[in-house]
Amino acid sequence: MMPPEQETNTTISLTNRSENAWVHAEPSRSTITDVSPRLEAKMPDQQKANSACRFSILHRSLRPVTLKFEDVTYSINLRISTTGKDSSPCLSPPTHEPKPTRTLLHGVSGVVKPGELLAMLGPSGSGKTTLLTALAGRLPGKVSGTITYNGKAFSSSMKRKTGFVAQDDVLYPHLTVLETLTYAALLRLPKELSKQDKIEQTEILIRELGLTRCRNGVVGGTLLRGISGGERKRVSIGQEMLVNPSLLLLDEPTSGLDSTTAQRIVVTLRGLSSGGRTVITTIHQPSSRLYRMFDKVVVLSDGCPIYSGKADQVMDYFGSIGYVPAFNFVNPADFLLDLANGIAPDVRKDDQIEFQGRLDHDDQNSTKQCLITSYKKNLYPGLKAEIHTSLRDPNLSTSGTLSSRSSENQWTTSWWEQFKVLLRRGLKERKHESYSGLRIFQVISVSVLSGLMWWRSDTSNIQDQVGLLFFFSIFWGFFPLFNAIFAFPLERPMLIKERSSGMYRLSSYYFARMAGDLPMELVLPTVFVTVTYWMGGLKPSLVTFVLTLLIILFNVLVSQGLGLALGAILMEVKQATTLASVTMLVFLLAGGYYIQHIPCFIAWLKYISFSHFCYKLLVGVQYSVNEVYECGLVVKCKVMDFPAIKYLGLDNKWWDVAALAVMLVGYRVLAYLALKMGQRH
Ligand SMILES: Nc1ncnc2c1ncn2[C@@H]1O[C@H](COP(=O)(O)OP(=O)(O)OP(=O)(O)O)[C@@H](O)[C@H]1O
Repeated sequence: MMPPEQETNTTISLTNRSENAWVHAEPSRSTITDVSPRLEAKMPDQQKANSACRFSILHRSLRPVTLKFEDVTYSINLRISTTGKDSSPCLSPPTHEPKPTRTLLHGVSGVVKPGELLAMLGPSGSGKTTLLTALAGRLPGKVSGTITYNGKAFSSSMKRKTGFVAQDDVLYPHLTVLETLTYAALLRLPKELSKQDKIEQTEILIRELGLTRCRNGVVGGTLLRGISGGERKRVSIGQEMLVNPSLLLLDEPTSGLDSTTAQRIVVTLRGLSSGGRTVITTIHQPSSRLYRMFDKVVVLSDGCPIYSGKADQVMDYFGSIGYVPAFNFVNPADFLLDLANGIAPDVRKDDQIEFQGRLDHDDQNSTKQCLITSYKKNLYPGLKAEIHTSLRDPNLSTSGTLSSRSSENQWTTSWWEQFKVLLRRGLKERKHESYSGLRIFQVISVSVLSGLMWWRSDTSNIQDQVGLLFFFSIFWGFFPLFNAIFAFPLERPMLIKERSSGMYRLSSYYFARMAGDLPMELVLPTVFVTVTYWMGGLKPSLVTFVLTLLIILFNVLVSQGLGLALGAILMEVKQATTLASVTMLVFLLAGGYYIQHIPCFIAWLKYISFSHFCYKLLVGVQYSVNEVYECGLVVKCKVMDFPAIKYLGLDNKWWDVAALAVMLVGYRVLAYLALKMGQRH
C-alpha cells in the first residue's frame, strides 16, 4: 500500500502528465509530439510521420464546447399522485388541485465555457442528476428552455464528443481494468488508429488515472469482490476520457469515496478542464479545498436555482442579499447546502438586529422562496446577458462542428470491427456464466438420468420411445428459452450507457451477442443428445443420429430466439419468465404427444408451437413408413398407425423445416425490433 502522501504527490504529477497526454485545447504539432515520445523514439521516419498523423486524428476531436442552458424546465408524468399536488416550493403558489405531472427543474440557466469546471450543488433530490442528464442530451421526454452546444442543438456529432459518467458505475464485473479500458479503446477510438496505437493509449490512460496497481484486477460488482469503489469510479472516468471528450459530465464522481480519493478525482477533473475541456459535475458535499477548484457553481433547491455563476463570488452575492455565515472561514459548500435546504445561516453579531426579526418568522420554505426570488431579481438578468453574448464568444469561432455533414454521422469504427470486439468482450465476460460448472452439471445429469430411464428402449415399447423423442423437443425448448430470456434485461444498463455515447451500432451488438451465445447453445445439446440417444436405444444408425442432433440444434436456436424476443420486448426478467412458462406449457400440450383429440377451435395452437414441429421431424427421421412394432401377442402394427404418431400426419418434412426456419428468423427480427424501439424511449 502506498502511503497517502505519496498517493497525493502521484496525483499531482499524474495530472501534470495528464495535461500532456490527454488535455489539449488545440491540436498542434507540438501536442502531437507530446503524446507519446516513447513511441516516436522507437519509430523510423516514415512511421513517425504516420504516427503523428494518427495521433493528430485522435486529438483533432477535441473541439472547445461552450454549453449554454437557459430556463431549463422539466416535468414528468406522475403515475400515482399521493398528495395530489406538486410539492415544489418554486415561485408558483401551491394549488390544491391534483396534478398529473411533477416539475423537477424550474427554469435553470447557466453557461460553461471550455476550460471551466462547473459544479452542481444541492441537497439530495434537488434535481442535480436530472439537470446533468438534460445537459448530456439523455433525458427522456420534453425539456423546455434552450440548451445549446456552441450555439447548436445536441447532435450525433456532439454525442461522440461528450463523455458521461453516471452515478452508478456500469461495468462488466468479470473483466479486468485493462480489459475494460482496452475494449472501450478498441470501440471508441477512431479507425485511423491501429490496434497497437489504441492499446498504447489505454496503457497511457491507466498510468494517468493511477490504476497501474490494479490493472489486472477484475472490476467486480455486487456479487464479486473486485477493485475498490474509487478505482472503479476512475475506470468509469477513464472509459469516457478515452475519446478525449470536449464536454465531460459526471454524476457524483466522489460519492462514497474518502476525502483523499475524492480530491484526487476532482484534481483530475480540474486538469481535464484546464486543458480546454468543458467539465460539469454534480457533487454532494465538497470540502472547502475541493470547492476552491470549481470555476462555477449552480446551486439547486427543489429543482429551482438559487445561484448560478462564478464559484468565488458566491459568498459576496449571498452577503449582498443579506445571508452571511456566522464564521469567516466557513466552507462555502456547507453554507450553500444550508441555504438550499432553506436553513438561514446564523448571523454575525453586527448584523443581528437587521436579521433577527426575519429569522424568527421565516420557515425553511420561505427562505427558499426568498433565495429563488433574489436569484431571479439579481443574478438572472446578468446570466441572461452572458448567455446571449454567444455570437461574440471567441470560443464559438471554432464552433466545434466537423467539416462536413456526412462525417457527423460516421461511426468511429467499422461494423465488422465493432462486431469482433463485442464478440470477444462478450465471450470473455460471459464465459463464467455460460461455461459454469453448474450448467454443465445440469445438462449432463439430466442426460444420464434420462438415458437410464429409457435404457435400451425399443419399438416393443413404442409409447416410451416416442415419449423420449417428445422429451427431447420439450427439454430443448425450455432450457435455451429460459437462458436467453435474461440476455437483454441484464445487459440493458450497459447497452443504454454505451449506445448513448454512440459507441457502436445496435446491429453489431445484436449479432455479436447471438454469435457469442452459439457455442454454448450448441455444445450442451450435442453432449446431451449423444449420451441419451445411444443409452435410450434409439435407431442405431449414424445418419438418424446426426439428423436427430441437427433437428434438436435447430429447435434450440428457435427457442433461444423466442427467449431473446420475450426478454427484449418486456425487458423485465420476472414478467418474461412468467410469459415464457405459459408459452411453453401451451407448446407442451399442443405438441401432439399428450392430447390427440384437441377441439378444432383450439387445435391451431400446434402451428405456433416449435416443439410440435421439432417432435414431428424427430419421429419422421426415427421411423420409416413401413416400420412395424409389436402391438399385441404376435400382432404387428404399423408405427405410422400408433396414435401419438398418426395424429401428427407425417407428410412433407420440408414444411416442418420451413415452419421452424420462419420462426428462427421471425423471433430474432422481433427481438431486434424490440431492442430498437426500446432505445427510443
Ligand atoms: N423518473 C422519475 N420518476 C419520479 N420521480 C423522479 C424521476 N426522476 C427523478 N425524480 C425525482 O426528481 C427529484 C430530483 O431527482 P435527482 O435524481 O435529479 O436528484 P439529485 O439532486 O441528483 O439527488 P441525489 O443527490 O440524491 O442523487 C427527486 O425527488 C426524484 O425522486
